[in-house]
Amino acid sequence: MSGARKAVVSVPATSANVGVGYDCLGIALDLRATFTFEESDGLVIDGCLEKFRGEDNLAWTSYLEACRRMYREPRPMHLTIDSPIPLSGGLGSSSTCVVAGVVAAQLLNGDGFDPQAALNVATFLEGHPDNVAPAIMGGLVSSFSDGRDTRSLRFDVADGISFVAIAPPYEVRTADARKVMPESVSTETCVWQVGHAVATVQALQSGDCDLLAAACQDRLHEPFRARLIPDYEPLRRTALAAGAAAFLISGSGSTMLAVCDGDEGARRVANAVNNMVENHIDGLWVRVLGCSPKGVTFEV
Ligand SMILES: Nc1ncnc2c1ncn2[C@@H]1O[C@H](COP(=O)(O)OP(=O)(O)O)[C@@H](O)[C@H]1O
Ligand SMILES: N[C@@H](CCOP(=O)(O)O)C(=O)O
Repeated sequence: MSGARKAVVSVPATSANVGVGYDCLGIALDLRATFTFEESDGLVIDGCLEKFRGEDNLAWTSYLEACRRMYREPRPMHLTIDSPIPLSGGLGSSSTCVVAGVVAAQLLNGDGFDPQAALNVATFLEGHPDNVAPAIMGGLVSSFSDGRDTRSLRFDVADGISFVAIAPPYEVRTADARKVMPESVSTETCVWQVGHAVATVQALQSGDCDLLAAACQDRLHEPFRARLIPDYEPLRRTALAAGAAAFLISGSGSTMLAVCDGDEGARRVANAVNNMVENHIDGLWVRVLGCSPKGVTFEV
């Protein structure tokens, strides 16, 4: 197709919840997926697994929904996906698809990038704002939503904070991990979560790892979800013994996140979990990552 319009959209992986901020807090990480949308005579999807190449591809369906909401006629696209994000879950791979589709629709079929509109549609499509908000805005983001409008506050993460993302070679589906949540919680638990969530945000902003270690103690979802990750306990023990300030289930798992004081500390933790002898895990995916101050970026 000559003169075909094209958008290349780059979206960071995200770690949602940050322990105590269930469905509210999320961090953008410096690991990015790239989605190339190019006008075409028919729908073509490549670069991803065969099972994601159909009309139900999440980036494509998100593109269509964003067009529908803008009252614009979608055009067929050739979509190429290049994603290093593991499919075992917990690093916001689905949010990269949703955000890419929505932003590409705004760029190619709408009036240009509109971050607030993208945040509202992406939250609706994903069902919670804690991945899509940092995927759009970068940094550490705290959000709340009334189901129509999402309000998101962005904070910088201190330079000294490094992360180790640890993905075991098995999947935990977000939908399944949401089913194990308690239906109701006590006032005591609510008080615990609010106080610890505010302190976690402050600790990550200031780089205070002692405060982080005390603050990152979730009682709302991790105790129930840890059971879905057979290697959670040995990995947690090993990471903390190697010096991690906090150890979290990233999103709904199965990926876990160790939060460390500096890159050197993070590398020590990465080596320790990679070299576990007693509970060695074949096929463990381990990366030392920083926070990405940038959210979605694009070229048209
Ligand atoms: N590289 C990819 N290409 C196509 N679709 C993808 C890709 N990565 C993720 N997805 C979509 O996102 C879904 C994973 O969502 P989910 O289980 O919530 O994982 P995560 O926790 O990483 O977001 C997949 O089933 C697929 O629909
Ligand atoms: N708040 C959600 C986050 C899910 O993140 P994902 O990366 O696992 O999709 C939850 O905890 O269910």
